Amino acid sequence: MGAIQVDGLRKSYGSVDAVDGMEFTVDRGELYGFLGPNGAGKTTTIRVLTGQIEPDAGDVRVLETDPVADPIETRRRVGILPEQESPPSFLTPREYLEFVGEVRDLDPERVAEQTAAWADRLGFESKLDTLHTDLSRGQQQKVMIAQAFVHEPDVVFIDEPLANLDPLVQEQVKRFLVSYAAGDNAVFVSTHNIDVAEEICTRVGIVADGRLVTERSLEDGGDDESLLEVFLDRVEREETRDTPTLERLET
Ligand SMILES: Nc1ncnc2c1ncn2[C@@H]1O[C@H](COP(=O)(O)OP(=O)(O)OP(=O)(O)O)[C@@H](O)[C@H]1O
Repeated sequence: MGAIQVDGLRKSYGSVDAVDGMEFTVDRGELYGFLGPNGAGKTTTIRVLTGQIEPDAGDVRVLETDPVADPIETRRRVGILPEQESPPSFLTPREYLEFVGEVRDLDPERVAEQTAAWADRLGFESKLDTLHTDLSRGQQQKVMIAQAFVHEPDVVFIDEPLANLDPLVQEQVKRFLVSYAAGDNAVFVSTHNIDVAEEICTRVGIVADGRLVTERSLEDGGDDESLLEVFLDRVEREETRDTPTLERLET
């Protein structure tokens, strides 16, 4: 059974069909890239999978839990790095990671070890006791990455993992994500960055208009067509599918 399973998922906001029949499976050991244009339904899908919102229809499983029936258990078992979210302005990185550890019922010693390891890995040791409000966007992003992994989850959902990071830290985070997935975990990355997806993902799913329009394995070097070409072709085809063009209207 896959680490993440999505079958016939639908979610509308009023008249907007944000997710409209989404289907895919992600196994342990995969670094899965979720690629799609703005408004394709990526964040909505992640929010359902992490028990933050209820879908209108469909069946979803994450580590064999049902995020709709048991959102608390799902959230306990996964790591989540939401899109454009900042750590609390009134806490320091050390206090915030301690807080996350308490919420996740972790041994304080383990949290202290993880805090030190992440501060060292991403280079924010000197900022561990500085209020987040006094950190740069990139430094805050590093803390958000650390909170997603502090409990060493088997499945991690990450929205735009490299946003605001300098090139050196981007390389470190990319290497870490690759090694984390290879350690029998599933890493699910939503991104617009096709080059990064091509570089680090084992497989990508391309989303347009609330559906998965194609999937591609990137192991064994992929095939001749670049991921960008596949992306542009499939997204364009999907976007023109329901739009009557002048030519089609005339025929
Ligand atoms: N809370 C909401 N209320 C109403 N409409 C929403 C809400 N959240 C998302 N939508 C709409 O649902 C659609 C899908 O949005 P979603 O955020 O899932 O896309 P996305 O693929 O994550 O986009 P992006 O790449 O821009 O972050 C969009 O048309 C968006 O405007």
